[in-house]
Amino acid sequence: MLRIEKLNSYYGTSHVLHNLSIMIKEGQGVALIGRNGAGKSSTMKSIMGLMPRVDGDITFAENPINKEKTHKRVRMGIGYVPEDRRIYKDLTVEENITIAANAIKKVRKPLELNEVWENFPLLKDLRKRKGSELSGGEQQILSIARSVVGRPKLILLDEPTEGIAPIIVQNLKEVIKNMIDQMEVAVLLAEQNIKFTIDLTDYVYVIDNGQIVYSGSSEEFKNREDLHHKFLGVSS
Ligand SMILES: Nc1ncnc2c1ncn2[C@@H]1O[C@H](COP(=O)(O)OP(=O)(O)OP(=O)(O)O)[C@@H](O)[C@H]1O
Repeated sequence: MLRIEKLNSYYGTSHVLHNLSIMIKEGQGVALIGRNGAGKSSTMKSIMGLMPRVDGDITFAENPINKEKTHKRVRMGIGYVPEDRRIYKDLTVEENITIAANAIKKVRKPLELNEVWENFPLLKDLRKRKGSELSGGEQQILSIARSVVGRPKLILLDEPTEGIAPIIVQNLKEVIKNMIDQMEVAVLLAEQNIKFTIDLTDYVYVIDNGQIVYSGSSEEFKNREDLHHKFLGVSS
């Protein structure tokens, strides 16, 4: 579904991604693991067309997209949930969802509100609440729901657990699991939280200094404590 080959990305003269190659199959959960500054966000921005300069090939559903504008990539079916959770804080949960649904209407039929509530039961209870009145975790789930409403084929999630209370991390995990297993959306999950990530994905790429330094099945990576320590400085 998504194939990245020999990607090199730059901020001005700063060369931050080096010869990156990544593949995501339809409906697959894939992890991009690395410490702060390793290049996870830059990879996602490259896929979305949000980096100042990107060389290399990015193919989505057999179409080369590297020259396409960001909104075109969204229309083609790539959803993006950045680290800073862009929701409208003055609007309610329901209004946030409706705006996202209206934005995609011309291209394809968005999810109905009742389908959103079915897949995100926590949001149903909060639907009249303003964005500003939600916890960080609830905002994260709303942000994910906003991107799912346009029925993407692939969603990029940038560190969804960052700054989220442990009590809601389990809820977030169920939301992502449901997306992959029931809604059949492929997910690229950038994370530093290894446990959270390998339970949700079946393939792992480890990024360090803008390069892929390891790739393999999540099952195999789970037991590679040497790699957890080397590339994230944690023992899991
Ligand atoms: N706007 C920018 N201008 C210049 N360099 C940047 C910019 N944003 C990030 N970088 C650099 O690009 C490299 C990769 O950063 P990136 O944000 O992709 O890492 P990350 O793995 O997502 O980490 P984090 O979770 O801290 O964002 C780092 O060396 C970082 O300092």
